[in-house]
Amino acid sequence: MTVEQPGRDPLARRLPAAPGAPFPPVPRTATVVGGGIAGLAAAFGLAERGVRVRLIEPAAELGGRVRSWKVESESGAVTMSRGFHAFFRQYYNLRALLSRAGDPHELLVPVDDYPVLSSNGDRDSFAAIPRTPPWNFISFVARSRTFSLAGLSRVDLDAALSLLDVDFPRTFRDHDGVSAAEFLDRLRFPDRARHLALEVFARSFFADPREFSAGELIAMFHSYFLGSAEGLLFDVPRDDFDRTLWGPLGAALERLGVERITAEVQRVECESGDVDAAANRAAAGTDGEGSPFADPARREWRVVLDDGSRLAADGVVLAAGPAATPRIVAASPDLGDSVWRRRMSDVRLAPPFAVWRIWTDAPVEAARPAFLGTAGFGPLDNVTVLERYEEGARRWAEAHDGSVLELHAYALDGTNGAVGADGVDREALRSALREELGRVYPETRRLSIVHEELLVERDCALVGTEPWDERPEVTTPESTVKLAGDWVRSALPIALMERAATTGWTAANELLREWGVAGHDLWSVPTRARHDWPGAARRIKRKLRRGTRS
Ligand SMILES: Cc1cc2nc3c(=O)[nH]c(=O)nc-3n(C[C@H](O)[C@H](O)[C@H](O)COP(=O)(O)OP(=O)(O)OC[C@H]3O[C@@H](n4cnc5c(N)ncnc54)[C@H](O)[C@@H]3O)c2cc1C
Repeated sequence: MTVEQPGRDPLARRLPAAPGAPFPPVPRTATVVGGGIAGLAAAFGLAERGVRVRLIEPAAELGGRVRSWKVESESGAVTMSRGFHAFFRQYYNLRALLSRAGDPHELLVPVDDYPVLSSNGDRDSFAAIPRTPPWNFISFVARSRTFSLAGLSRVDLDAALSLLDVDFPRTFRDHDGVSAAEFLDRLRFPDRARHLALEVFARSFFADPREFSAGELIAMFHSYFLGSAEGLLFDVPRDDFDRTLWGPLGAALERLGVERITAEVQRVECESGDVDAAANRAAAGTDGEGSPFADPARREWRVVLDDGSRLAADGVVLAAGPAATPRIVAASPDLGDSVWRRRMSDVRLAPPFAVWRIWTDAPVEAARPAFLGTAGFGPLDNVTVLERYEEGARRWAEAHDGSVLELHAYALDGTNGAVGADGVDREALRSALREELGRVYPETRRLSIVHEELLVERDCALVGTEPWDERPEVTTPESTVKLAGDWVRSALPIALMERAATTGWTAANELLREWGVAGHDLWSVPTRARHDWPGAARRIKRKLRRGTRS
């Protein structure tokens, strides 16, 4: 990674790589388990430093929860994906990964606005808001109908201060045991503002605010609003995820000599010496005696695949997501100690979510934005009009004079009528989403669906209120086994795709450090408040007290 500033924020923080040799002094091999963002970052981080890498992923496409794939429709092949994703400009380490596929400015296109609509008619917009704090927040509050002066005067200053006066990771620890909902109650934000601006944030983490960590909510508020000058707008891939991002990244990995194996990892075993060299050479496609996979004297890990084959490696990165990684650890008694194994078994999943993509026989109105966040519309959390930015969808929409729409519903937990005792009722969910879409975009009531793809999954982590220090982190009790993923703790105010990328690079860096090899620089939004908020709050409080006395 470069040492040049990665975005426009001069206060973005560089986290310099540990120094070391440019390449391993003795050949090293690593197995990366999982081909999502975290696994890809780890694979690049290791392979670019001369480590022999195997990447194991069961799906045909890379990208994990940001994967896309072809499906057959009545009108030919179309693309389905795991759902719309916003690539924010402060996702520095994710963008460093994407740069391995090409210039991120060419791979991604900006989305000009990201309106949020509430069922009571409130509508907020992030276009035309300055990007530099605190003007971004002041301008948002001044423009937003959800923040009235009367409402603002009721805000609890002490709680508001903890939203502003941050210092990560201390701020995460300070909010151990507090949920986002409790924090919002303390804050006494005007109801409408609370609903629109902050609950929408919590739901984007697939969680009910009552279950979701206050520290994470504060980190996001800092990272998008008050802590970063990159702004609140985001970019999206120019075409489907596979064609734009993961296909080219897969090709770049291949050029680096990374071996991709389509398989599911069952468990990891630890053994010294006695390597099944023949199996490893066969899997690696190398027969030569010089293969780094064939050194029988080295203490090694063996990664066991679903077909029973066992692949040896000096280091392992477990990046199989929050559902599969704890399962792999549970099946691998050689790994870790009892405290760590208990923490791994405590990893929780958020409730199921749905992505419903529909192809319609007529277009939505031309003024409909690419992406609309919604609040108070039953299970519906957002609506995307894909032909606004995705090449393939644009071609389909033009050819069929229709639209390609995507509807998301998060935290399907029984409160929205779409979940029965035995899980998500897909028919009820479809009809609720269709109904709500009609309320949001009335013209869709007249449209017919010519093709649809509904995906209901439960594979996102729930970052709950448990102590921050007890969440699994990149390092494990095993010096050469690392974790990576969006569910893995980071001291930085980051989440989701950026946490996946950052922990992936970090896992690579940690293995490289073990082997005396230089790591990769990382970047973060500032980890502390940009302004003297405590001083400002003290001054405001003094004024308010004087005002009450007079
Ligand atoms: C609907 C939706 C919308 C989202 N929107 C956004 C957004 O707008 N912005 C944002 O930043 N984030 C968003 N996210 C979150 C984002 O998708 C994740 O943070 C990110 O993709 C996590 O990457 P990961 O590599 O940690 O995990 P994953 O992507 O889950 O990768 C894990 C990989 O491991 C593989 N695997 C599983 N089991 C095994 C096994 N036994 N052996 C080998 N491999 C295995 C899986 O197939 C998968 O490819 C969204 C998520 C969803 C579901």
